[in-house]
Amino acid sequence: DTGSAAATPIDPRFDIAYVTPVTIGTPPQTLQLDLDTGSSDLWVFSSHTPASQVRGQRIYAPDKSTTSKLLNGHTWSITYGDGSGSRGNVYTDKFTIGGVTVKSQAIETAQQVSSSFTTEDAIDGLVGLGFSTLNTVSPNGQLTFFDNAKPNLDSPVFTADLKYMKPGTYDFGFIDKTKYTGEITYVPVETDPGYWTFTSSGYGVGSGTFSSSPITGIADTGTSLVYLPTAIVTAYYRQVQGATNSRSYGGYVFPCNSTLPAFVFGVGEAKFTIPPSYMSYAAVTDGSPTCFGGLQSSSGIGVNIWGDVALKAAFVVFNGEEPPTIGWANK
Ligand SMILES: C[C@H](Cc1ccc(C(C)(C)C)cc1)[C@H](NN)c1nnnn1Cc1ccc2c(c1)OCO2
Repeated sequence: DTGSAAATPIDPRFDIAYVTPVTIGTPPQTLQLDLDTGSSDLWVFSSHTPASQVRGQRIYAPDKSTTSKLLNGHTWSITYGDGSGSRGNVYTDKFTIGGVTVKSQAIETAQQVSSSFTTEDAIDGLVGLGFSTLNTVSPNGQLTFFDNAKPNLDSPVFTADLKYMKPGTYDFGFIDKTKYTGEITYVPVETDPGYWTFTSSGYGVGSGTFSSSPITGIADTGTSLVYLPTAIVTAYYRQVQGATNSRSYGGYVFPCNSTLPAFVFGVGEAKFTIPPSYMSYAAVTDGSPTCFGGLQSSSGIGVNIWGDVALKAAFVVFNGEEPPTIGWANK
């Protein structure tokens, strides 16, 4: 098997998250889900989600699928690092992304979602593409779509080609040579506790010197921004006129008309440049002259996160061979 599916930003003004069309059940029900390499639960808004918590999301109705089966006595409950979360029960059903089908995928149906999911009407759920060890289904943990699909994929990989303010693609089972330039640099992945954890070889601010120092963090398609150690973040914003670390806005902000330097990060011998446009994430509120930075401190999180702001500067290969590795290429 091989497959390809679009990754479309949910907001035309800034890249909060990307959604991908998937089909579930028989006849196929189409939902727009957020593929998330930083978690490992596949959950959806469903006919079990209270109407008061559904605001325009598409839902999966297992009772309308002839191939759905309740996974008796199984429940799930997840809390994300930003404080949002959801919980519910579990079915198995046919699940397809970009033409790659898993005949019996665990589909976690939401019986409760937190307010931030209710308000995000463009996201009908998440597809966890982290390692299955992180799956929250109890009493028996379930496999991710990638783990289920892997044996039937031509190659045990998926790739992310996210783009700035326009649709990109997720490919499954093959590496599309037309999507990158030069060579792919592969580095080891630490699979404990279950993220795609790798070590970057260093960073540089704008045209400044490159600092070769190991930065261990997770490649996370489900997180919008980049979260790095405070020392790196202060070095970056020192170069931005009027930048401050705002308690009220919860991070570094600056005047939207400031000139921003690029941010360079290393993977092995390779270097990747996040252009200034990606580094200004969004106005703090619509029309405000104050902008929120695409690079923020990881000190409150406990892990460094290479989110979409970094991922869309590269073509990234999530290699599920044993041992797993992650590959980065320019594009
Ligand atoms: C936050 C997402 C998971 C999510 C995605 C989308 C949404 C909305 C639809 C409601 C917009 C909420 C949640 C992330 N996924 N790996 C995640 N899941 N668990 N940890 N992380 C990474 C992290 C951890 C902590 C942090 C953070 C990020 O941003 C700010 O503080």
